[in-house]
Amino acid sequence: MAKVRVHELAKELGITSKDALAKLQELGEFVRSASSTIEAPVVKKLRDAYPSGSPKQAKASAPAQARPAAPRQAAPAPRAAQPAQPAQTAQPAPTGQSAPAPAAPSAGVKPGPARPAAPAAPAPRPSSDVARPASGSGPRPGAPGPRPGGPRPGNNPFSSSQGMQRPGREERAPRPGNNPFATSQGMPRPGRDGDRPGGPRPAPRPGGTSGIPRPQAPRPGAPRPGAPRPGGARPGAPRPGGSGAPRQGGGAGGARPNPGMMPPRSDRPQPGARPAGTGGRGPGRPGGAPGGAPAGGGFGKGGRGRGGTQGAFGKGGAGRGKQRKSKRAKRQELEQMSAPSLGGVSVPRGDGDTIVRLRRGASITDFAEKIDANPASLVTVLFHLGEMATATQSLDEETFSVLGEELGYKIQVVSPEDEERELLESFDIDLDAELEAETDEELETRPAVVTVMGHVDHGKTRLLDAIRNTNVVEGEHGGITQHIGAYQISFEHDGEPRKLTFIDTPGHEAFTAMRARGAQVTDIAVLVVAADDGVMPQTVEALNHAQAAGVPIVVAVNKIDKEGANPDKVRGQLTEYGLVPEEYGGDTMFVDVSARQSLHIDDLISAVLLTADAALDLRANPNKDARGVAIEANLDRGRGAVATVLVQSGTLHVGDNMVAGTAHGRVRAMFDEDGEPVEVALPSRPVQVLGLSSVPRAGDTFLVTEDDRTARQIAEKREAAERNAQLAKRRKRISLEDFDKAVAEGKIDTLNLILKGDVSGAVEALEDSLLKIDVGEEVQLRVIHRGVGAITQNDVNLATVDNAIIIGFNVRPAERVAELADREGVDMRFYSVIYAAIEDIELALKGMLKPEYEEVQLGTAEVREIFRSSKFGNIAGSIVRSGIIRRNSKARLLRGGVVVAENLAIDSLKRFKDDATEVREGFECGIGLGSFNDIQLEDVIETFEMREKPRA
Ligand SMILES: Nc1nc2c(ncn2[C@@H]2O[C@H](COP(=O)(O)OP(=O)(O)OP(=O)(O)O)[C@@H](O)[C@H]2O)c(=O)[nH]1
Repeated sequence: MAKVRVHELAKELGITSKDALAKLQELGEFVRSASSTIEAPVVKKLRDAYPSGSPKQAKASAPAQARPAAPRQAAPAPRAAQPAQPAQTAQPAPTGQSAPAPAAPSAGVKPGPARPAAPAAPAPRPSSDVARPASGSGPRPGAPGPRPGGPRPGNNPFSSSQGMQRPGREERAPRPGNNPFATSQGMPRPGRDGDRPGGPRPAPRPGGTSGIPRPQAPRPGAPRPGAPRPGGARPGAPRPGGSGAPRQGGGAGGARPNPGMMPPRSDRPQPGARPAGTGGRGPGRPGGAPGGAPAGGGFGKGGRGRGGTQGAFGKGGAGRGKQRKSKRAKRQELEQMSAPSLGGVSVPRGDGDTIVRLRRGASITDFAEKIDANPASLVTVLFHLGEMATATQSLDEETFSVLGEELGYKIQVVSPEDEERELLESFDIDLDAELEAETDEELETRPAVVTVMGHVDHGKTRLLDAIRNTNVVEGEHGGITQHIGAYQISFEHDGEPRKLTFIDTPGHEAFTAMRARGAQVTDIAVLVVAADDGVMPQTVEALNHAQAAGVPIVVAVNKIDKEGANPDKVRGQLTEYGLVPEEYGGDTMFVDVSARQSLHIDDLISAVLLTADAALDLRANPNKDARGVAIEANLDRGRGAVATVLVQSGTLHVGDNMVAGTAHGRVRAMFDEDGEPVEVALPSRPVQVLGLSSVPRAGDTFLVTEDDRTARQIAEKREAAERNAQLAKRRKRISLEDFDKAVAEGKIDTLNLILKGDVSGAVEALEDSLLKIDVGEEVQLRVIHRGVGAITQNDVNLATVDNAIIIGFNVRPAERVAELADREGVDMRFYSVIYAAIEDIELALKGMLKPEYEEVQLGTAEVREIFRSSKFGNIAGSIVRSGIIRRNSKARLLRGGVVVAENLAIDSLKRFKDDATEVREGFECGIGLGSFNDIQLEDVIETFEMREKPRA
C-alpha cells in the first residue's frame, strides 16, 4: 500500500498540512515537508493526536511548542549573520495585533497559529495571501508542498526569494531605481521611506504572518545587524534565501519545513550567514536543541535525504547522505559557507570590513571583477535590494554602498586622482612610489617652472617677450621663434649658467585649468602689476590662485617707465593681501621693471632664481622614462596632433612610446620653442611632440611606457573611465544644502567660498559679515577668493579645484560660465541682499538649508486635433504656441484660460510618426498625456519644470 503523505493525512484529519507538520514535530517526528510520505506508526501517532480531527487542538499546542524556540532566537548568535534574527523575532510582533502574544515567537517558528489568526487581521494583504489563511482553517486540497496561495518559488533559481513568493511587489510604489527619469539611480535613501507619502509601504508578508509592514529592524542576513542598512526601510524588500520572517519556519530550526524554504540545491547547507539558516542550522540537526525540529526548511541535515520518509526518521538518512557526498560537493558546500545566497545566487562574501575600491562611474561588472563574482549574480542581488541595473551600467556611490553592505564589503568610490593612480597601478606603474624610491644621488637639479600672471594689460605678454629676449647665454638660436606654450631660457646667475622654464600662456586661466586636472606645473608665479594702475581685480584673482596652489610669488611691478607710475603704492596695496615686500620686512621679492624698455628684467630673473633657491627643492631624476604634463596641444593639418609637453622627471626621447591623457603614440619628432629638432628632453624642458593619436588637453599628464601596447591600453582605459564618469551623472561637488552631510561624513571640514560682487565695498562687507558667523569648532569658513565683476570661468575652475561654493552678489555668471559650473557640479548662489547670503551660509553651516523650487514655464501648445487610440488613449494633435514642449516635463491643461487638469506629464511626444524629445514653437506635434484623456479642441497644454530657486 502506498505510504500516505502528510498533506493527505492532514486533509483527512481536517487540519492544514502546516498544522500536521507542526504536530508531527511536536510529537518528535521529523518530517520534511507536507509532501513527504510518512510511515504507518507516524500516521497513527498523528491520528491519535487528533482523535476528533479538530485542528483547534493542534493550534492550541502550537504556541507552547514554539515557546522553547524563543530563547534560541534571543541567544547570542555565533555567526555573523545570526544577530539578524531580531528581525525575525521583531517581525511577528506586529502579528500580535491579530494574534495572541505567544504567537509572536511562534510565527518565527511555526506559522500555524499565526495563520488562523490572520483572517481576523485587518492588515492589508495581497489577495493571494488573504486567500491562504482562509483555507488554513480547513483542509487544503492538493497542496503537496507549495501552498495553494500561489506557487512557491523556493526551488527556482531565478526566484526572488527562495522560500516565499514575494509579497505585494506589484502594489509597491515604483522604486526609484526603476524610474528612468529618476534623478538618482539610487536606492531609497535612509529615512526616505518615512518621507514617502502615505508613510511606509505596507508590506504584506507572504505565508501568513499577516500583512504588516516590516519593522525597520536590521535585515536578517545583513552583515552588521546592529547597523541598519541605508535602504533598510524598504519594507517589502526581497529577502535573501530563506530569510527569516517571511519564511515562518526559518526562525527556529525550520519548524515548519516546507520545500519552498529549501535552498536552491537540496544538498547545499544554507550558510549560517543567511537568515533562515540562523534558526535552521542548529536546531535543524537531528536531536538538536529544544524545539529543534530537524530538517528545518531543508537546512537541517535530516532534510538532506532524498525520500520523504528519511526525514521522518531523522538522523540515519542524514548520515548516509553525508557519506555519499563527493569531494566536489563538499568543496562546493564549503564555498557556499562563505557565499551568501541572496535571491538564489551565491556571491563571495566579505567580512564586513573588506574594502573594495571602485572608480567613479564603475559598473556592477567592475565590482564583480574585484570580488571575483559573477556580474549576473550581483545584478540579481541588487535587484533583490530593490534596484534594477544592468551589469555594465554605472552606479552611484550610494547604490554601491548598499550593495556592498549587503555582501559584507565596504565600497570606496575613488577620486579621479586615486582613480588615475589605480589605473596606472594596474599596469604596474606607481608614480608616487617611484618618486619616493628616488635617492639623493639619483636626483639632479632641474630648472624652475615659472608662470606669469596678472591683470589685463598690465604687460604679461610683453614681459614674457622681454624675458625670452634675455636668453643671453644661448643667444644664437637659428630657428624662428614660435609660440609653443612654454619656453626655456638660460641665464647667468652668480657666475653660473642657470635655466628657467616659462609657461608662455600668460594668465591664470591656463594655470587653473591645469590645476583643475590635478597637474601642478608651476613652481613659481610672477605677478605682474602695472605701476600706473596698481592692484586690480585680476591681480587679486591671480594672487589667490597662486596662494591656493601654495606657489611662491615674485612681484614684477611693471611699466615703471610710465608717467604716474607708483611702485610704492603697489607694494602697499599688496601688503594688504599678505604679500609683504622684503624691504618692508616681509619675504616677497618685488622687482620694478619695464617690459617695454627691458628694464631690470635681469633683476626679475635673479629674484625668481633666488626665490626658487630659497623656497623650493627643484630636483628630479633624469635617468628614467619621462613623466610630465601637456601644456597645450592642437591639431595641425600637416603634422597631425601636436602637443607641447613639459617633462617633469625622466628624459623624453624621440622614439619613446607615450600616453598623454587619452592620447597615445610614439614620439615621431620633438621641437623646441625655436622650431629646432630636439632628440632628448630633460626635466623642466618643454618640447613640442609629434606622433600622438589625438590631441591631449592642457593639464593632462603624460608618461612614457615600455611598449606601445601599454600606452594604448592606458589611453583606452582612461577614455572608458572618462566616459563612465560622464555617464555617472555630473559630478556634484559640494552644495550648501549637502554641506552638513559632507561634514558629517568627514569628507570636508571647511566651507570654501568664492565671493564675487558688483562693487568691492559690498564684497568686503559680505566677507566681513561671513567671517563673523560663529561656525563652531568642527567647521571652518574660508574665503579663498573674492573679486569684483561677473563670475568667470576661472572662478568656476578655482571652485572646482578647491571644492568651493561661489557667491555672486549682484553679479551673474559670464557667458557659458553657468554651463561650465553646471557641468562641473559647482554650486553658484546669487544674492542681492547681504543678510540673505549670510543667512543661507549660516543655515548651511548648521545643516538646515533646504533647496527651494519654483515653477518655470517651458512652453504652451494648442490642441488642434484629437486622435483617439485604443492603445495610447487620446493624443492631442497640437501646435506649439510658445517656448518648447519637452517630453516628460510636467504639464497642465487649460480650457478657456482655466486650469482643468493639473499634475499631468508629457507622456509621449511625436513629430509625425517619430518620437521627439522636444518640439519648438511653431511646430506641430502629437502629445500624449498618459492616462488623461479629457482633451478638447483648443485646449492649451502648458508645460513647466521645477527649478531650484535662487535665493534673493
Ligand atoms: N609703458 C609701458 N607699456 C607697457 C609695458 N609693458 C607693457 N606695456 C604695454 O601695455 C599694453 C599691454 O601689454 P600686454 O603685454 O599685452 O599686456 P598683457 O597683460 O599681456 O595683456 P592681456 O594679454 O590682454 O592680458 C601694451 O600696449 C604694452 O605695450 C611697460 O613696461 N611700459
